[in-house]
Amino acid sequence: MNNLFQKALAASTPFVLYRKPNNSQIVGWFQKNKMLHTTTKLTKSCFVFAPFHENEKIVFYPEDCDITHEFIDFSVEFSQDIPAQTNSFEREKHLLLVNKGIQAIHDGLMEKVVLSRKETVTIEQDKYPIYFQRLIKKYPTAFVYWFYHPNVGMWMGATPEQLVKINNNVVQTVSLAGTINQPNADLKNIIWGEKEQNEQQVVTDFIMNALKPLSNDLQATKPYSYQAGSLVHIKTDIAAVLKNTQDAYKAIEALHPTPALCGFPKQEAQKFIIENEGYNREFYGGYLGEWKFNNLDYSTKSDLFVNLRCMKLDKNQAYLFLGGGINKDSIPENEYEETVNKSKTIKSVL
Ligand SMILES: C=C(O[C@@H]1C=C(C(=O)O)C=C[C@H]1O)C(=O)O
Repeated sequence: MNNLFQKALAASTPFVLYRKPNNSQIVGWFQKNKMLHTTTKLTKSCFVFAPFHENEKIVFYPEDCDITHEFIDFSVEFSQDIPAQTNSFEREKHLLLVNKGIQAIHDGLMEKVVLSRKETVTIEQDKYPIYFQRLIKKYPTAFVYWFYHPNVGMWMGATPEQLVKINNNVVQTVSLAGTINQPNADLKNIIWGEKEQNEQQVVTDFIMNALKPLSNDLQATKPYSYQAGSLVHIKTDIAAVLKNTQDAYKAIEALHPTPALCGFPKQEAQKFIIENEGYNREFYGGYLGEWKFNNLDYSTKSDLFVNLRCMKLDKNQAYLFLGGGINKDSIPENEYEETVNKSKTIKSVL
């Protein structure tokens, strides 16, 4: 087993381990004490763990952590896939929520809202490192992480969604939305329905408008199909050259949370989520990763991801966070099914 896993297992102090997409190294940040660092605005370089709601504090690990890199050097066994089970109570609850969302859209309150549910699964506490290793092996193109802070809890996930990659004055981001369940899909030949195309276009439009005031050079690719585990999403790559490198954080404030996780218009969707989901998303739908900012020369080089396909771990229980975009054409049963399919990303490693 890699030394980093041993170190993480022995740690009672805050740590994060992560493997970036298509990378053969695991990075570990180990805080030297149990302090909880929080902020409302990212100024100094750090590892950031930000919540979904903008009014909640952003957690970060400062740069004076013990930071280690290690090549991936392990093999791991997979257990047999357990078929995803339908819990009829959970299903009914989600159908009611989605119906309410569709009604609010028909009433003209908003155009899109991302509605989610939290599912509890029984796990084995001594297998945390194995779950993490399986995520690493199973999702080579995802950002895979294992985060622990005594005041925040333990989180793990494999996200396919970049929030931003920033290199000095260039901000790269993606519009990722629309989901079908199709393992090993023939990506070139997928024909997307109008519902999925529309929900992804809302995200693209929002991102373009959010970045416009900060950039004179803003470009987007055509939407294309993107495989994430057994799911396929619609994706558009977007790049903006900032007028001012110092605006890097403004770009994040303008983007987060995008309609891929929240909805459109943002305020209305967020209010609907708070009032109707019936639980606090905490860090699900937030973002995490390396924030590098040097305010002496205003250079930035950041790599942040949206926190989804994730779980919160508490002893022998895992809480899975599962959401999907709702618009006027949504069919509640299909939306529930989509959350079941999304649960397989994590369940297949448990
Ligand atoms: C909300 C989630 O995923 C997001 C929502 C998607 C959708 O609505 O189709 C697709 C990708 C993600 O941007 C999730 O996985 O929980």
